Amino acid sequence: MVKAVVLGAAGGIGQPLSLLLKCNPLVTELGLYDIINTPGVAADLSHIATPAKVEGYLPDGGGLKNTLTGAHVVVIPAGVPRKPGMTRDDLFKINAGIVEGLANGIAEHCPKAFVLVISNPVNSTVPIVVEVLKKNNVFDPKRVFGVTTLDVVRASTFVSEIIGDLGKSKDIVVPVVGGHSGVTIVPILSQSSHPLPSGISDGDYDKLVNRIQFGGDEVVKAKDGTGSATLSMAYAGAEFADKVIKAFKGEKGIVAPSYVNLTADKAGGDALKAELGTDIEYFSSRIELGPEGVTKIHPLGKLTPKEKSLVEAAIPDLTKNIQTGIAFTKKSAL
Ligand SMILES: NC(=O)C1=CN([C@@H]2O[C@H](COP(=O)(O)OP(=O)(O)OC[C@H]3O[C@@H](n4cnc5c(N)ncnc54)[C@H](O)[C@@H]3O)[C@@H](O)[C@H]2O)C=CC1
Ligand SMILES: O=C([O-])CC(=O)C(=O)O
Repeated sequence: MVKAVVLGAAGGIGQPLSLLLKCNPLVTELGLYDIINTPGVAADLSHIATPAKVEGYLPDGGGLKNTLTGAHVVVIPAGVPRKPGMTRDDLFKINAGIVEGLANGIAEHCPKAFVLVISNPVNSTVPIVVEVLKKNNVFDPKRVFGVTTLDVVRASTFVSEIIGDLGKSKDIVVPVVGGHSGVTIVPILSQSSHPLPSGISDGDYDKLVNRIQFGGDEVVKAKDGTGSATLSMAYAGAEFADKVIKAFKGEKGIVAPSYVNLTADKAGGDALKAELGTDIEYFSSRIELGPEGVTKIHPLGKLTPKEKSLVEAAIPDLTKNIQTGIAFTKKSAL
């Protein structure tokens, strides 16, 4: 039995993500929560002939409690998306409070659930969730994940375009580490399962890195004020949730990048910090998943000089973003 929950389920990401989770044969119960429209979304999805029993709740009448009770996996795409000209950090003002409120609900109603944070800015919203769980004495670092899978999905797609074979995109695995915004997104292309063409010029390599780092902007610009990536994000979120669920059900050898608190695996986290040369608290690296969540944080491994400088460039922004998230929860405690 697996109960999956989507918080923000009526939104641009929430609806297709809920559809994909409804289609996941491992999900037996699907709880949908939003401040609007969830009864309709749930009624619609409930007609699909797959195992999951779907329920939709609004805030009234203990809706958050009803949604979260018994949850094994909670995915959070609640919050506002970007418009052209905004950075992800510009979303913090609104989304920090939304995520904090939902994390309080998780602490109260399903403290053992795996929490998958999509709401931006992920670099700061994950520390908010963690601080709230800590305050409630229910924090388990193995169970909180920032979803950076869209960066990995984009890297696979863009590399397949350069290789000239879109058919390979699903098999191409590129570790993308760091965080989830701009220069904090660091693709380790030298470790791609499918190497780049050997003659790729420095200029084309830099363009590829930049496209992976700023792929979100491409969609924000094309959507022209109506939002940011929703469909590709739903695909990526469902893919990562599926990995967490499969590991929970006992499947072995599942490894994927995710932005986690580095105490999730003390030895692995310390080794990663030594590689990074900083005492940073969160970083996305490849993590191994098991029935209890994170079982191992992998090291970055061998990097090219260019990749080393990308990692170095990520650290100041990431450190600032983490502090912003932590400071918010301290302020709201006053
Ligand atoms: N991690 C990632 O890679 C990505 C993250 N995002 C982020 O995901 C978030 C959602 O994006 P969209 O779905 O496009 O936005 P949207 O505006 O279409 O949907 C957000 C939903 O959240 C709901 N919501 C607002 N406050 C809530 C609350 N307190 N409780 C429950 N639900 C609440 C809204 O009613 C709305 O239905 C944004 O912050 C966006 O930046 C978007 C793409 C990729
Ligand atoms: O760009 C945005 O604001 C949404 C996002 O995180 C992405 O598409 O990677």
